[in-house]
Parts: sequence; C-alpha cells; structure tokens
Amino acid sequence: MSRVENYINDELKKHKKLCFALLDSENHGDIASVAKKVEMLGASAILVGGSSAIDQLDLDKLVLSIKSAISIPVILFPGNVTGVSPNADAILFTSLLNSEDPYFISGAQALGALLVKKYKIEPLPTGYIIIGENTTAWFIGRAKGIPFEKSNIAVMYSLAAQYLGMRFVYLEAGSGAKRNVSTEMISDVRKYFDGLLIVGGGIRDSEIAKQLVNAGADIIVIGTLLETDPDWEKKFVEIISAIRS
Ligand SMILES: CC(C)=CCC/C(C)=C/CC/C(C)=C/CC/C(C)=C/COP(=O)(O)OP(=O)(O)O
Ligand SMILES: O=P(O)(O)OC[C@@H](O)CO
Ligand SMILES: [Mg+2]
Repeated sequence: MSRVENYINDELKKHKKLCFALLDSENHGDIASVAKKVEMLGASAILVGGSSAIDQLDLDKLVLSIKSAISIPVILFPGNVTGVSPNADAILFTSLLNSEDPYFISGAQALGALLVKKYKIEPLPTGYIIIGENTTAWFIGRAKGIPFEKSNIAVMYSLAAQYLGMRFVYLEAGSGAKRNVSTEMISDVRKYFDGLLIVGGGIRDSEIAKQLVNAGADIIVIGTLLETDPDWEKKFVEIISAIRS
C-alpha cells in the first residue's frame, strides 16, 4: 500500500525536485483538461482539494474525470472529512499541527480514517504547518500562523512531525498568499527534518521556485498561478525546468 509514496521517491531519484499542481475543485471550469496540460508540462502529481470544498459528489466526479485524462497520481488534499473521495490514488493525510482547534489536529482525521481504509486510498502521513496569516486555510483551520521570520518555530513543529512518524511535512503559506515561505525557514527546517519536504503558497515564478528547492524543498505546490494567469502554461514550464536544472 505505498504505491504512490514509492512513485514519489522514484520521481525524486529521477528529477531531484518535483512540482505538484493543486487543482481546487471550486476554481476550475474544465479541470480534466488543465490536469492533462500540467501532466504534459511536467507535474509529478495532481493535488485535489480546497479549504471550503464540501460537495462530495462534485469531488468524486472531478476525481474520476481527472483520472480518466491522466496517468500521474491524483492525491487528495482535504480541508475537512468532505475532502475524502473514493477514486483518488492517495491522500495527504494531514494533521494541522499548529491549529488551535483539536478538530484539525486529530478530529477530522479520526472521522476520515475509516473512509480512507474502506476506499483503499493510500494515506501519506503529513505534518501540515501554516506559516503567516489571513489565508483561507489559516482561517478555516484556526491556525496559530507561524510568523514568516520565526524559522525556529517551524523547525520545532517539523521535528515533532518526524518524531510522530510523519514522513511528509508541508510548509504552507496559504493558497494565493502574498508571500511565499522564506528560503531561510526552508533551509533551517531542512537541517532537522529528514522526510519529504513540501512547500506551497504564493509561488508564482521560476526564480523563486528555484530558490525554494535550492534551500531544501523536495516538492513545490503550484495552485493559484494555474487559475489566474492567462500565461500560466509558459510560466509552469519555466518553473519545472528551473527546479530540475
Ligand atoms: C485527513 C483529513 C480527513 C482531514 C484533514 C483536515 C485538515 C487537517 C485540514 C487543515 C485545514 C485546512 C482548511 C486545509 C486546507 C488545505 C487546502 C486544501 C488548501 C487549498 O487551498 P484553499 O485554501 O482552498 O485556497 P483558496 O480557497 O484560497 O483557493
Ligand atoms: O495557490 P498557491 O498560492 O499556488 O498555493 C498552493 C498551495 O500551497 C495551497 O495549499
Ligand atoms: Mg479553495
């Protein structure tokens, strides 16, 4: 049951650094065709989810239509139990470690766990850590956002995630964030955290993307760029080639 995790590790051996595309079920018209394009352009996986995605029937349809269009894995990125859908390949089984609400640390996970088992979705144990404030995930997840310049706090949470057995840490500035997680924070976390380091939120250009992977991110996540920039295909290709160079 670690097909997707093995695939991610194989991709990392091949390319050193990876890019996942986040397709928010609420923000795309023809999501399958966007998924097909990002696969062609070099994304290693598609994340599907959103902070406020609550329509499970819509989500199921969406996952099926994406899966019929592509061959890279479709990984759920749930904002709640409603983000669990039967036909996905895997799920970022996140705990929002710096939430002030136990629901987002272990409550939603308890409610979702048996569904993940029933649907045979591969869980990827992920410490989800929100940096900064005022984004949707920060608000919904009742996060005590870590200040961007407080790397030491992110290090503490990341190492705690590792000691709790989580093989992934996701440093999240929030979708559409005005600023991305800093290179200083990433390199400080990298010195301590041994697992796969995912970084996302506010990444829009190839130079920044390159800096973040050089600092130690294994995987970067791109979402809003694909929704808002008419020139996104060109920029997405530039990002992929920058992180692999
Ligand atoms: C493991 C299970 C079943 C649930 C986990 C539930 C947790 C921990 C949720 C964390 C808090 C949260 C609301 C996360 C959302 C992460 C996410 C899918 C972000 C995608 O971007 P959006 O926040 O939807 O961006 P916009 O709405 O701004 O487009
Ligand atoms: O939408 P953007 O800002 O690219 O962020 C992606 C992801 O980290 C959000 O969960
Ligand atoms: Mg959303």
